[in-house]
Amino acid sequence: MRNVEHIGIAVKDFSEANALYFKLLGVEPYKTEFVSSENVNTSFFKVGDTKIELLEGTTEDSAITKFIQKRGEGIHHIAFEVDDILNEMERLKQEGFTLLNETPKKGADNKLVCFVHPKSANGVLIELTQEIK
Ligand SMILES: CC[C@H](C(=O)O)C(=O)SCCNC(=O)CCNC(=O)[C@H](O)C(C)(C)COP(=O)(O)OP(=O)(O)OC[C@H]1O[C@@H](n2cnc3c(N)ncnc32)[C@H](O)[C@@H]1OP(=O)(O)O
Ligand SMILES: [Co+2]
Repeated sequence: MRNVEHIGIAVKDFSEANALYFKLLGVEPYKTEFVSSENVNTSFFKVGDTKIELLEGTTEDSAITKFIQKRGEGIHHIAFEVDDILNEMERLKQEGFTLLNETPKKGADNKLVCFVHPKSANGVLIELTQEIK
C-alpha cells in the first residue's frame, strides 16, 4: 500500500456539495465523472498530496444511495494507491480480508479498483486503486 489516494464522501446533492467543497477547499474539482459500473457521479478535488472524492448515487440500488439511506451523508471510504493491485488483492486474501470484487474493475479517475469489506477493516470500507498506465 502506498499513500491515501482519496477519501470518498457520500453526498445527497452533487452540485450543492461541489459548491460547498469549492468554498471549503478553495479549489475547483479537477474532474467530474459518471462511473456507470457503480451508478455514481464523482468529482475530485486535489488537496496537497491527496484528493477528496464526492460521490452521488444516481440509482436506488447504487451503493452510495443505499449508504446515505442507511447512514446519512459522510465519509464513505478511504482509497489507497497500490503499485500492483492483483498482487495486493492476493496478499489481502491470504491475510483473510474479504474482497468485494474477484477481479479489479474500472473505477473513476483512470484507475483499476477493488474494495475490501468494511467488516474486515474495523468498520471502514477500503478501496485499492492502481493507476491505468
Ligand atoms: C469505483 C468508482 C469510485 C472510485 O473511487 O473509483 C468509487 O469509489 S465508487 C464507491 C461506491 N461503490 C462501493 O462502495 C462499492 C463497494 N461497496 C459495496 O459493495 C457495498 O456498499 C457494501 C458491501 C460495503 C455494503 O453493502 P450494503 O449497503 O448492501 O450492505 P449493508 O447495508 O448490509 O452493509 C453491510 C454492513 O456494512 C456497513 N457498511 C456499508 N457501507 C459501509 C461503508 N461505506 N463504511 C462502513 N461500513 C459500511 C453497514 O452499515 C453494515 O454494517 P451493520 O453493522 O451490519 O449495519
Ligand atoms: Co473511491
